[in-house]
Amino acid sequence: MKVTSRLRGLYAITDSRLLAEGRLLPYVEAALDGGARLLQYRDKSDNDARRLREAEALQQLCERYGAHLIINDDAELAARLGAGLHLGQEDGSLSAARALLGRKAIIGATCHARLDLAEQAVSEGASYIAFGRFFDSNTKPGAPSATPELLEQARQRFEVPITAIGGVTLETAPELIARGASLIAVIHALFSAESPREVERRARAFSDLFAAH
Ligand SMILES: Cc1ncc(COP(=O)(O)OP(=O)(O)O)c(N)n1
Ligand SMILES: Cc1nc(C(=O)O)sc1CCOP(=O)(O)O
Ligand SMILES: [Mg+2]
Repeated sequence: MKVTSRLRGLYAITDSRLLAEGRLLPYVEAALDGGARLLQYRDKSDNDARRLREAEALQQLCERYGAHLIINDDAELAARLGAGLHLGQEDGSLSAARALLGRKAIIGATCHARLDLAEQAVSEGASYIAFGRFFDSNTKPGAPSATPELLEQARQRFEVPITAIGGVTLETAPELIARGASLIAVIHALFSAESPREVERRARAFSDLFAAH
């Protein structure tokens, strides 16, 4: 079975502010314990040594839980770890990343609310396409907005898994899944929690939404 056909479920994304002060590893482990299938390391700093250290630790956790680690923005770091990669429209060539990481690597692409960008991403070898932002986002309030109907159009047109991102909560996720999202990418509604136990509870609740569909 192709790895992309197994890409379904909760896609947890790290946030350096919410996961500061020693919370990164325990909160991520809780998300994985709660069933997150993909984990994106999203760190916008230029502290390469810390980024490598943290990404390696996250990779070990992902291996233990059978989840996929995806690196945001940084193809070199993904190549160094043998991890997946997520690229936005300003983050460099997807074709070049595919050549660098090989045909088996999971590479995702931001497509905002545009099917033409998705078409382009798929033609360059994207493993999944990401649309958003669907709702008000605490993390990235200025991201271009998308409507849930877009997911139905994308589902009819593309075979690769579809990710929905941007302000997704336990209340809003069911509609996105019903309309065609295979992966629900979440930061704030998952990691803005008082304890790892609460993160695990939220992750399990997100993951359970997929069992219902
Ligand atoms: C799963 C997923 N979808 C979209 C994004 C956004 O990527 P990008 O537009 O490059 O913005 P930054 O995250 O780099 O600020 C994402 N990271 N993950
Ligand atoms: C990183 C990111 N990209 C988006 C896009 O629309 O491309 S929205 C977003 C932030 C997602 O975090 P939260 O779940 O806290 O809204
Ligand atoms: Mg980016």
